[in-house]
Amino acid sequence: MKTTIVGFPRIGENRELKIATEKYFRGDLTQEQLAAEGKRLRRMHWNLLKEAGISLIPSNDFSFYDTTLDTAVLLNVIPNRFSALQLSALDTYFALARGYQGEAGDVTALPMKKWFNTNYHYLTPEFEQQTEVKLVGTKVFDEYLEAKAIGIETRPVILGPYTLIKLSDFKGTTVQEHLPALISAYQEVIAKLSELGAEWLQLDEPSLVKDLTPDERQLFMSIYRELAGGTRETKLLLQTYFGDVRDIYEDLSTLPVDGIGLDFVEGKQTLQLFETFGFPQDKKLFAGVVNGKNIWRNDYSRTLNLLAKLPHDQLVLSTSCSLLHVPFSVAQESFPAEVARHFSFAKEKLSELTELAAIADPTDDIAKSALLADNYRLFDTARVTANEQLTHRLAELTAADFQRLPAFEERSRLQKSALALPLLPTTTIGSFPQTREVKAARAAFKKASLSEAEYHDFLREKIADCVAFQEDIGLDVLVHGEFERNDMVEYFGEHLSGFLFTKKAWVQSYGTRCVKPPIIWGDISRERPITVGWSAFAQHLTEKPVKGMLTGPVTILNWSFPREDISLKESTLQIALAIQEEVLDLEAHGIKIIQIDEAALREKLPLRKSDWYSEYLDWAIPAFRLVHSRVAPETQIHTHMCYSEFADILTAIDQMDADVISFEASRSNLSLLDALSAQHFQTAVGPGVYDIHSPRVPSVAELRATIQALLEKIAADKLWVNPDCGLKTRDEKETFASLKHLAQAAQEARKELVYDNIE
Ligand SMILES: Nc1nc2c(c(=O)[nH]1)N[C@@H](CNc1ccc(C(=O)N[C@@H](CCC(=O)N[C@@H](CCC(=O)N[C@@H](CCC(=O)O)C(=O)O)C(=O)O)C(=O)O)cc1)CN2
Ligand code: MET
Ligand SMILES: [Zn+2]
Repeated sequence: MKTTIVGFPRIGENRELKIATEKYFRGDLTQEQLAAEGKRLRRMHWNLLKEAGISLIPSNDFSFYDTTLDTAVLLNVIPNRFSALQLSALDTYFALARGYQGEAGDVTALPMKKWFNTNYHYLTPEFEQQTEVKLVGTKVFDEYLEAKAIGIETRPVILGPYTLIKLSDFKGTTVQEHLPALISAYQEVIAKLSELGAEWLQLDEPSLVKDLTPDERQLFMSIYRELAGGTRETKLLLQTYFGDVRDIYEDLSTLPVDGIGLDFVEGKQTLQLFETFGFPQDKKLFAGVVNGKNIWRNDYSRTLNLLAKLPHDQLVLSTSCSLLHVPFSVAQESFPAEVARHFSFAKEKLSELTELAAIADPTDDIAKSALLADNYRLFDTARVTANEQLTHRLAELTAADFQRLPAFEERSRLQKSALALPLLPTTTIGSFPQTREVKAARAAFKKASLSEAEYHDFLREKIADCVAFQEDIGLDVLVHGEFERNDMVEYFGEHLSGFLFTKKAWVQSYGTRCVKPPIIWGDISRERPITVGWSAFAQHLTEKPVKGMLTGPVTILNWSFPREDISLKESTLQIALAIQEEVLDLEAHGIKIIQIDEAALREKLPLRKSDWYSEYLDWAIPAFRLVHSRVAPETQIHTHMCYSEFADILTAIDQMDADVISFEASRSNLSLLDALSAQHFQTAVGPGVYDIHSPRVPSVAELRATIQALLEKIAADKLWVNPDCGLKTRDEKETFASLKHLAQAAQEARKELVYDNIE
């Protein structure tokens, strides 16, 4: 039986690609050096797959930033304002990804959005009227040939046309206008690959797992009938993932493609669809049976049961999605053997595939029994014992534990007089730049070359500087800067019991940015205060309110590797109780404003609307409410969300019952704001006035204009002024400049509002 994977992580075993790319950004590496590093990594990864015995190896899953952007650039979907910069191809690419500010001009980056239900982010391609879609790039061909040159036949991967369309913005133009050229461009890719001798091309179409309207189905089918029809040497694999394709399954079997990739892990109905409608005999079934998202070992007996139902001769064993979403290898960690044996990262998943293929092969009995026995042992007894006391506490919760009193309006009045903030209060989202100095100090502390006392002194100094700077430029609600945190989720994981954390288990989140998600191993509890000392220290330095800064339970869950032996709901409520203790502790220590970040609230929102409430929001929103239900009316609760794709769940967001919410609005258009006013959204809002994911510094005039635009949509007494996310990824220089501009712009806007009122 053949084996393959949907894609492999590209960042490198030790984040080599991140390191090289960031060096290039700083001017410490040439284009040639960066290209060479990319080539070295690709080669290493292909060889790794080959040595692991994977029979069909993908290529072009490598990227210097994002594969959606790669496909857009391949097909010349590059807005004019970027081509007009006249930069090199590579720098145009990075300008699209990160914005550009320099001698050649000043352009903001393409909007960045969450990649389906993951913590990966893609760049939103933009079609304009004058976009001339055509095959202009060579990356997909170059990488195919590069692998071939070292004796490895690969299956190039690109994003398919339907998902490309679905994820793109069409500015002043329509899909229809570009469709014929788009289809020809894809055909040209296929023709070129046929010419080069490629056996397969993988077209990723994850958008097929969402709810499809009849029009969308028709669009998809018409594209693929045209694209895949006709003669070609290269076979087409239509690859889906992140769910099942229930709205289009039957139609897919009629398509002239050669293989279909289905997700049997997250696709709740995949098996049922297969059993009800069968599978076309003329196609290969790329069965996603090894979880590409979680890090637990595959349960072979379950997988084998599944495989027994599938057509043996047509099967290619695969992962449920790209391995981009899991870390490189368990071998880099130092867990005790009895813990490590439960985990499977990208590299180990390759062995799972080849082992499963061996076991499923009816001719190989010896291999079968040994491998199976080993695997069974992982699942035959409970991995951890439950915390009885916690189970009891959760069982005792009543409706009152999920309801903050008094209601919003009354709290809002009390808070106004208690906090006495000006109109358009200014604040930041929490973190300040994690400079090399900060990271180096923490690395030294972890290596024990810096003592705890020295590290803490260093952090207190950073906090003091940070508070002084904010006072200096006149911000209204201050933060301590989060210097003590490696990451907003990993940090809490490290300080709560029940979590395991890793040393090198990096996963790409966007571009060069990576995270090390903690692993939820057992029941969660808080043994001692986590953030209280840092927040209280910052507060004693200033008369202005300092926001306490916590990560909410849903986000902690979503950005960790969750357990599979209890429900997500159960784990989240455990975390919620722990964070509630921290909230009350902050309040007891004089913190008047507490921000509970739910940056990832939307992450595990089911991709199909019909499941939104029943499977997710019905427990996720209460989990957040549980965290803050017991604070005093005067304590102001803030929350924050990234990537403001929440116009469609506004009611649920309002039901979180926070007092203020900040969110990203600058990279995406302002349509969310229309929805806010239309919905009588009660929570006060701080739509980000500039994009922190880009190094560019917004001018005062630009910020004034943005605030003005916000005031058209939002009542002045409900509007906060802040950046769109934390500042940890930025350098100090650009951050200080941007924040100065922000404070000044808000002060000017405020004055104008007061004058307007007097007139
Ligand atoms: N979990 C999570 N998901 C998220 C976000 C987030 O903040 N957290 N934000 C949104 C956007 N995604 C993001 C993801 C990562 C980062 C980010 O800043 N990542 C950092 C790493 C942060 C970190 O874990 N830092 C550690 C380790 C730092 C490090 O690399 N240390 C060096 C040593 C450094 C030295 O000696 O100088 C090493 O370990 O080799 C620390 O500070 O302790 C990076 O990739 O550079 C930002 C946003 C959505 N998803
Ligand atoms: C990814 S959301 C970030 C929120 C966090 N408080 C920060 O400022 O970094
Ligand atoms: Zn954010």
